[in-house]
Amino acid sequence: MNEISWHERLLGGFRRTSDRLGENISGLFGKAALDEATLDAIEEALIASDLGPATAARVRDRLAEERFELGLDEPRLREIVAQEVAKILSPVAKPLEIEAFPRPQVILVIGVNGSGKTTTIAKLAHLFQEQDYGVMLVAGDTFRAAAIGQLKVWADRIGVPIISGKEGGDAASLVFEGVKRGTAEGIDVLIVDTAGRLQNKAGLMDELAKIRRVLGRLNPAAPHDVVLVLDATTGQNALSQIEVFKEVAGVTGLVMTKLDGTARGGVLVAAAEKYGLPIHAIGVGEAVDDLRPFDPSEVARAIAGVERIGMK
Ligand SMILES: Nc1nc2c(ncn2[C@@H]2O[C@H](COP(=O)(O)OP(=O)(O)OP(=O)(O)O)[C@@H](O)[C@H]2O)c(=O)[nH]1
Repeated sequence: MNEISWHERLLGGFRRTSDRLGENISGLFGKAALDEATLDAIEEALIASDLGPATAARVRDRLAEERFELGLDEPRLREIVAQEVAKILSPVAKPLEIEAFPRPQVILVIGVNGSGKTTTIAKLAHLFQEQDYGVMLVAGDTFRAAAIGQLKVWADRIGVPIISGKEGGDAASLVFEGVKRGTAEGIDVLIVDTAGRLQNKAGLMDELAKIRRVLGRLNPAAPHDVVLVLDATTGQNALSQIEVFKEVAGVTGLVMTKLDGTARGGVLVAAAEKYGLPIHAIGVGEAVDDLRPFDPSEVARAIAGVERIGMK
């Protein structure tokens, strides 16, 4: 890979969280033993570092158990934070598997404008192509001509077929056509772009309900996945998006994008802790191969800043 490596971008994505952790825990070391007051201070420092109350409580419990009568140092504390964050992230790390029978597996992709939805669809398509699956796209975000055009450009670029219609057209009938053609052509995965607008909840619900109804006639198990794309740069706002989309759209999993362009990636831990939804992948750039499987221990170490100790 050219310029910056994937791993460095990942570290960058979690830099602010690990920086804040450093600021909050400095000054807590060098005590002979861990008394209650120090444990309280560490727990508060972790909450203030964006890691969420459950992670903070887990770390506190671990420290209380192990006692550290000889005192605790920063590298050891960061290591424990990494271990406890990994325990929260591990159960939600689940790549999207193509296992639907009959084929195709239908993946609806939702997310607010600008979240990186279109790019993520292209990246997912590319990932599946690399695994030798036959992929087809459906340009179901028919609200804007630009959205249709952009998805077509991606489809051309990566060489996958796409079903599209006119602006303002009926998304459900495109999805119907996609499943029929996909079935006839032996396609494994149908990835459907949708108009994931939150401004009009009722409209979105109606549209998704219609897509579900139409799909159900062809295959009652479809859609197999409803993937919400979240922009990491929005920080805590991503949590409220999960809340709403979960209720409105029956989200089955998440992809978090733009981790390269922000330092607010700690929200991943809060999302995992609060909602327990599978995290399928993370986006770290605009190129088609910038979507990576979500590796919980690598992410946990980046958040805790384990590798940065001694680099200051
Ligand atoms: N740095 C970075 N940029 C990304 C990433 N994913 C998407 N983008 C960029 O974010 C912008 C919005 O991405 P789109 O995929 O167009 O987002 P969308 O949600 O489909 O947005 P609309 O087309 O406005 O509905 C584009 O400029 C993308 O190149 C990522 O992981 N990292």
